[in-house]
Amino acid sequence: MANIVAIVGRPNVGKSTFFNRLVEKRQAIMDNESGVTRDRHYGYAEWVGKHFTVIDTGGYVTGSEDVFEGAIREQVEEAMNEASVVIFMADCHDGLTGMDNDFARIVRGLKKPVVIAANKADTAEWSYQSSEFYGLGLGEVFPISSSSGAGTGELLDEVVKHFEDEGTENPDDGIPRIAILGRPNAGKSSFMNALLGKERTIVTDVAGTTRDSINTRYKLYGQDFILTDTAGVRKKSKVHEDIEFYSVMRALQALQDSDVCIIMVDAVRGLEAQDMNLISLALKYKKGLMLMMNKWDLIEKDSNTMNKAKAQLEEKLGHLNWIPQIFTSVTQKQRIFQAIELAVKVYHNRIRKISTSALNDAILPQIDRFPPPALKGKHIKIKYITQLPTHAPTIAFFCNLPQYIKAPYERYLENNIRESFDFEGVPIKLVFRKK
Ligand SMILES: Nc1nc2c(ncn2[C@@H]2O[C@H](COP(=O)(O)OP(=O)(O)OP(=O)(O)O)[C@@H](O)[C@H]2O)c(=O)[nH]1
Ligand SMILES: Nc1nc2c(ncn2[C@@H]2O[C@H](COP(=O)(O)OP(=O)(O)OP(=O)(O)O)[C@@H](O)[C@H]2O)c(=O)[nH]1
Repeated sequence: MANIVAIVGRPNVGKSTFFNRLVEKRQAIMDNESGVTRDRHYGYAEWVGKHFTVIDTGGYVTGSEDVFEGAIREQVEEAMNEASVVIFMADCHDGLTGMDNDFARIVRGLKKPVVIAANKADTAEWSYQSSEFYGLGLGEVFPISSSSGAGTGELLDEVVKHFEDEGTENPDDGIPRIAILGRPNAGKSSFMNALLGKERTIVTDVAGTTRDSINTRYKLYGQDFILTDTAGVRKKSKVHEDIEFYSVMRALQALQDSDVCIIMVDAVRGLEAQDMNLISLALKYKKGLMLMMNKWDLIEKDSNTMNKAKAQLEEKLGHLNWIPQIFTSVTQKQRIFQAIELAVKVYHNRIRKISTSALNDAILPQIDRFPPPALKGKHIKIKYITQLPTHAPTIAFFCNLPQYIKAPYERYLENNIRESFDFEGVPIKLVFRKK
């Protein structure tokens, strides 16, 4: 499972301030229709090499004195249910309040690792106040200052100790994990149903109960794989805001747990901003990916329609034109098995290891033919190339002046690698090291 950290606490204790400090600035936003307010609730962070998703439950409680109001409580609870670790935030300036105690009561029932962040401990005096929060009976208290960053390192050291996985990849059990992602209504549930040949039940009411049912082990032509779908999640709640909350969270989780993402797109609507956001997320996490252009049956066609559609897609994708596409109709069962086969192919591309000699034989002549442009009168010499033993393909170039290799030349190298070796659907990372 992916590592997820939820920040909870009553309004105004500084959750958002801490969150903003934690997450990277310009990150992929999954929902562009809903405006900016909800975007700040999800972020990706890294601490001592461990990657995790952070959920800020801040905005959900704002403006409401009654934290136990149905929807709000549900959202916070859902966030906590999904979390691997909960950061319970309190405010040293206000001290222990009744509302903190109310919150603590919910948190205590969780049986999850909880760390207490006693925020606004900007000075030693305020730090002393923080011991009061031991009274919550939740565990260790870490005085921090979200605005200055003081104490946050110690807090995060404790948080990452509770992670169950390394925050990098799934255990290498050799079974491809395929996540099906896409906008609401793209056809994800229908796809799963078509593959499984029966209606899957969608849990409607109780938050958190669909959790385990989203992973389905599947066998096709002797090939084992695990499918994760993110469909139906939005049907769980009537409150509009919940829709985003659940579906984004589920998508993130599914994505992080996968090897390959099938990004399902409604072909009638074409590739939209939200789809691009999913693509950039998959890239960020170095997942294999492919596009499944669904509802192809609804498109009026002549003999050239698919070629035109492909050309349009490639134009939109730009240098990401190595992302494969398949045009499907789930309802007509058109190419749905091919879609899975393609995903499995991408999986194999992603675990491909190219021998050092094959890499050098193929790429060094291309470098000779078109060497990196000299910078400040200095010549850059790439001596040899090797694939690093990482999960997702990483190719290391050993050279005299690694810092002088610029993006356009990197792209040239990547194109050459892709021409020589089949990395279709797989993000590859290039690193430049000093010999
Ligand atoms: N002195 C001090 N003020 C802080 C610190 N962290 C946050 N604040 C202030 O506390 C106030 C509330 O911070 P937010 O981050 O909005 O709090 P929140 O918990 O996200 O609030 P909601 O979104 O309402 O739940 C703001 O005025 C912050 O500037 C801190 O470490 N020290
Ligand atoms: N014409 C046509 N309709 C389709 C196709 N695939 C799905 N649909 C229809 O599109 C609608 C949405 O399909 P779902 O499978 O519920 O979509 P979803 O992506 O699971 O949606 P969420 O659960 O909201 O995330 C349904 O009415 C399906 O029957 C297709 O290939 N062609």
